[in-house]
Amino acid sequence: MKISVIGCGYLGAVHAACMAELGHEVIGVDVDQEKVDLLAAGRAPFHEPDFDDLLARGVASGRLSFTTDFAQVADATVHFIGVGTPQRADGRGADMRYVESAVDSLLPHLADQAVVVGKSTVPVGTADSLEPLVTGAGGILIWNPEFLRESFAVQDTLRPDRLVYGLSKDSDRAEQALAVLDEVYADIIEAGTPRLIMDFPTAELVKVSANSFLAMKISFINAMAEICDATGADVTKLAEAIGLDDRIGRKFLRAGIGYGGGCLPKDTLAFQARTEELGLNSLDFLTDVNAINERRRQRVVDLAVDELGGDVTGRRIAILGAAFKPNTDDTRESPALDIARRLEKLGADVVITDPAAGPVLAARDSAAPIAADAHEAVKDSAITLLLTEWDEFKSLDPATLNPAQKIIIDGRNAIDPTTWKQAGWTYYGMGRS
Ligand SMILES: NC(=O)C1=CN([C@@H]2O[C@H](COP(=O)(O)OP(=O)(O)OC[C@H]3O[C@@H](n4cnc5c(N)ncnc54)[C@H](O)[C@@H]3O)[C@@H](O)[C@H]2O)C=CC1
Ligand SMILES: O=C(O)[C@H]1O[C@H](OP(=O)(O)OP(=O)(O)OC[C@H]2O[C@@H](n3ccc(=O)[nH]c3=O)[C@H](O)[C@@H]2O)[C@H](O)[C@@H](O)[C@@H]1O
Repeated sequence: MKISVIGCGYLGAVHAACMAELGHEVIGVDVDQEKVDLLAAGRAPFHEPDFDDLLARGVASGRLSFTTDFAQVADATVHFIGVGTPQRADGRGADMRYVESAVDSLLPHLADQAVVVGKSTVPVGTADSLEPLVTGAGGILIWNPEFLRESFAVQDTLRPDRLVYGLSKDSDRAEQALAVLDEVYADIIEAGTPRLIMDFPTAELVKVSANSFLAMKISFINAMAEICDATGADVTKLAEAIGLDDRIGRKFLRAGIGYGGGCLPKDTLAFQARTEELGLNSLDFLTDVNAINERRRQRVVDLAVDELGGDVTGRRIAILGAAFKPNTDDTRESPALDIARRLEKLGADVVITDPAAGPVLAARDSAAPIAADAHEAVKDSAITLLLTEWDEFKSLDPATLNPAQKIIIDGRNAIDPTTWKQAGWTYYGMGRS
């Protein structure tokens, strides 16, 4: 089937390459010429495990191409919309300009009966408001939210936990769109992936409620970390013990410096803002979820300042990790970079290293110097902060590092305190008193 994917960022580029892998003929469309040139040459514009191979294979097969020209997708049967929906400048609702502009650019080229599939994360009510436009141009709209995690994006796209289809209330159109999307995902469905069918608003809400639940789970365990610190308890043991109850589950109970990234922070805020627009205060608790998350960053700053005698001016602080989580170069809303900025504001000489995001930061003229690796970053530092739990940081041998002072704050509870203490380090975890 001929497919277009509009918006070739972390979601769209991976989706395009995965659809080509499933045997479809795919054109990725983006307004960013530089990104399109890289992708068209089979080169990944970001770090995502397994993506490079898939992209190169797709481009080499001739089934995967990229363009900035919407006219080239005129004969596609299906168009996925995967453009960004970042936070608005006022910091709350989603900025829908990119979705609106993508739809405006696409509609003049839409073939009759073509299916437009919404994938971007949007405020509830978006599909209902887009449908008349798509229908007016001869197309059919379906909403198919995406649940992939960065760093597992390829695996999550090809083997998702579930497929969610949000359908129009017009049953003829709904049936037609459903059949086309089933054909696109035939291999995934055959592999046994559950496929859940619902209306537009429910599909939109599934996406933002899933992300809000995950954020809530992380903030819950981080609230427990605060209490553990005050009482001498250990949140890692607590998490293990409550997580073994399968009604609670072990995942997303890692206390630390909180959630970041291009999605959980903005989606929780946008969901709350949209709910308030609807006149509801049902999501007031998300204010606390966000506040707890913010406090985690300050907790690391306060610990570092205390350890350095109350004044960090001119002190060298090594930060291990810049990405919002390991195995990605994505630094959007990165807790590590936020902590770095807070310390810089206090006058510290921060030096950062990250296996994948380092070059990205360096290219963007990051204020803090970028070290080649952990050894270079830690050398002569007054304190070391481990803020993104990359394997290469977790497996560091503390005896081989040469700081000015052997003090480490493990913002992700990622390393073994005993090993580090035995090597002469003062160790602080998060919620481990
Ligand atoms: N990154 C992720 O892991 C996931 C993202 N999402 C959602 O998917 C959407 C995209 O997210 P990301 O890929 O992370 O964003 P991104 O910022 O990496 O990519 C967005 C892309 O859209 C392009 N774009 C903007 N306006 C355009 C237009 N009018 N026409 C064509 N292309 C245009 C941009 O140049 C950019 O390449 C968001 O709504 C996000 O919430 C959903 C699930 C997972
Ligand atoms: O809508 C999205 O874009 C995506 O957002 C998240 O995926 P992602 O942002 O890639 O990353 P996560 O693995 O969810 O991690 C988010 C943040 O929470 C932090 N985290 C995660 C788990 C945990 O136990 N503790 C914790 O602090 C991570 O370090 C990271 O900063 C969701 O997990 C995806 O299902 C969703 O599709």
